[in-house]
Amino acid sequence: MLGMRKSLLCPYRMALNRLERLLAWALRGFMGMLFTIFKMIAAVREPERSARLPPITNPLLKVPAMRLARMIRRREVTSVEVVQAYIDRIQEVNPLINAMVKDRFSAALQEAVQVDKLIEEETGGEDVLEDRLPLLGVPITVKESFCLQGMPNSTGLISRKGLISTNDAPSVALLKRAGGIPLGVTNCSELCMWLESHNNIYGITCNPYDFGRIAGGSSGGEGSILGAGASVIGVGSDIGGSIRMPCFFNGIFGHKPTPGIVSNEGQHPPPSGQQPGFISTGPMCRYAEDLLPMLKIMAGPNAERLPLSSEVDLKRLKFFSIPHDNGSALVSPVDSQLLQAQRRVVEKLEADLGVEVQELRLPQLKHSFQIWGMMMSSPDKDGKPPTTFAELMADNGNKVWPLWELFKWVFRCSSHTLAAIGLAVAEMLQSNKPSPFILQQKESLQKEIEELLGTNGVLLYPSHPHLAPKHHHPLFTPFNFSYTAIFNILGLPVSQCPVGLSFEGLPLGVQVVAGKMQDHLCLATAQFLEKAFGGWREPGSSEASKTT
Ligand SMILES: CCCCCCCC/C=C\CCCCCCCC(N)=O
Repeated sequence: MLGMRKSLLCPYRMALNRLERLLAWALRGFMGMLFTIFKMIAAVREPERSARLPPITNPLLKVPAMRLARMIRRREVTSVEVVQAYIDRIQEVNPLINAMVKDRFSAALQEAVQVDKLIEEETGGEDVLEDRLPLLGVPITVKESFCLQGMPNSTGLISRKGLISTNDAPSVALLKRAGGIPLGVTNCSELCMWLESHNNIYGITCNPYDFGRIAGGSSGGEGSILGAGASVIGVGSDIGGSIRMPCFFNGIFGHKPTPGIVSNEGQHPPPSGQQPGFISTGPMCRYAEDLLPMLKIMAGPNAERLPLSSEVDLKRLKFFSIPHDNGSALVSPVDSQLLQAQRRVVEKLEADLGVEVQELRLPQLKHSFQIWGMMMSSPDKDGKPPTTFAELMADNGNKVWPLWELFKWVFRCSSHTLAAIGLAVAEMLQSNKPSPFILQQKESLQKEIEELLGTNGVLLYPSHPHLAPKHHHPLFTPFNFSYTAIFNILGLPVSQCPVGLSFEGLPLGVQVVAGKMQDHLCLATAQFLEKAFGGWREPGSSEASKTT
């Protein structure tokens, strides 16, 4: 028992060689020094953030989306009542969390009136409506980097400020065609490439469980608004964890589908090089039961490529648990509360399903960041390299010089965030030559995981090494996103699941991974975990203060 506890708290001792340990110490020492200076400055400047989110008083806000749709179809409630309830909640919480950056409340209310009229006049019965318009009358929210007609689509880039979408991204169009009513668009990181949702157009988004902490990125506005109970379903995208990190930090569910199932068109920036194979658009929601129907809608005809309707018998699946990445020198060790939460998930699966969860270590995982970085900058099959981050940052066609931009930033003269500038600088330092060693690690990891999961395997893996960090702290731990990013490169579907709260009242969570095209296994496991651990908990409520 003592031995197990020891290895749980100090998991990497055996996994690192001397040089790696030295590197890890040097990096942590340097970052720690910068961090101490930062904290000294931040302590002087930090505003009072002890306020709490007001409690949810309208019971409609605690009904899953598909059930709301049924209630609306059955005329147990009107779409106007539901839409109004969400508008009221957004107006109440958004000044505290800065999650929705542009609303379309009056248009949404008009659309809700039309929906109620249509239902009033429908003579074909409830089934006809359910078939044709499964989301009829239900409010949705959309990440600002997606086109939503009439709404801004800046992706936090000052030079795109004022750009208004004239059409809808295909995934958004499908949700609208199913009857969803968009309430507005939500914040993201600059060019969707950071762990925190902060940019110079809309500012910073806060975590509903603690306003002094990050909502995650890049779909952090979605994460925060959903976590705050001010939206029930939303649209996000993920090329390194941008659905899963915000879902984790804000205690909600999210799914990164198998790539190629949901269209990635109509979002900025468009993926290039090999990136189309790594990015996924997918659902974010408060209730696990909404994941599958939302995925079905967002996938359109591609939904038929997945066995989404087949019954999943969890008792017949093979479960695996990997507690950490085997000790990357760049990445923080996993928080002990997260290790324990994953342990509890394992115990619950074993107790309730009678399965045996096999605990594994995969040494290749410690190269996750290097694998992601190398693959993200690889050319496409015609040899065309991806657009560089500095090119994407270009101000009205004018190329950005990363070091000059950094200099300007020091004097508060840059229109970019420090994170974006840092990424452009890091890109300059990156070698263009792919490393045969990293490529080989990627290939062997891919082979091993695919063989392990097959068509009936499910893997548990930490969502991130830390609980929701304080604002700006990821600047000192920029590689921690590699816990999510590795599955983008492997092209596997992943559901992010909340599994209770930490001692500080912050969401705990776990990633649930399955083989390619086996999204239904992730979604069925997510529903099991929701039942077992209580799913989303209202921030600040007594329910939330019961930790796990
Ligand atoms: C100011 C410090 C910057 C140092 C940069 C170090 C390099 C880190 C590399 C990449 C961080 C990217 C994080 C991407 C997270 C979300 C991506 C997504 N859209 O899914």
